[in-house]
Amino acid sequence: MASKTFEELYAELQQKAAAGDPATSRTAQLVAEGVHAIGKKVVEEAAEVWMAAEHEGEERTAEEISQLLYHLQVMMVARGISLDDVYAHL
Ligand SMILES: N=c1c2ncn([C@@H]3O[C@H](COP(=O)(O)OP(=O)(O)OP(=O)(O)O)[C@@H](O)[C@H]3O)c2ncn1[C@@H]1O[C@H](COP(=O)(O)O)[C@@H](O)[C@H]1O
Repeated sequence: MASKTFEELYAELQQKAAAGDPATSRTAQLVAEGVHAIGKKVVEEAAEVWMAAEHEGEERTAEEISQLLYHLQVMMVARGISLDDVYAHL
């Protein structure tokens, strides 16, 4: 069902951040732009999750949540924060 797990996405994003081409990789582009630009996307996607949850269906809400999780992972990679660093707080 899932096309990839949270862990698999993180591994892919680490690769893209280290060796991806900003011309073809959204992740490489965002990491090159830096934490400020990534932070704006995190906030934008969080707002879209909120709006979808209040006004749209489950599928749209799930899609927005996936985009928020993607941008949170990009922030983690940009700041050198591992999955274990985050899991330690769960
Ligand atoms: N899961 C995602 C993913 N989710 C969201 N996004 C990006 O986030 C955007 C959604 O944000 P918006 O709705 O704001 O779209 P937008 O208006 O075009 O965004 P802006 O350019 O205006 O900031 C999408 O257009 C994608 O660029 C993602 N980009 C990549 N991935 C996955 O990350 C992996 C690496 O991707 P690349 O780095 O692009 O190779 C692949 O497995 C991809 O499937």
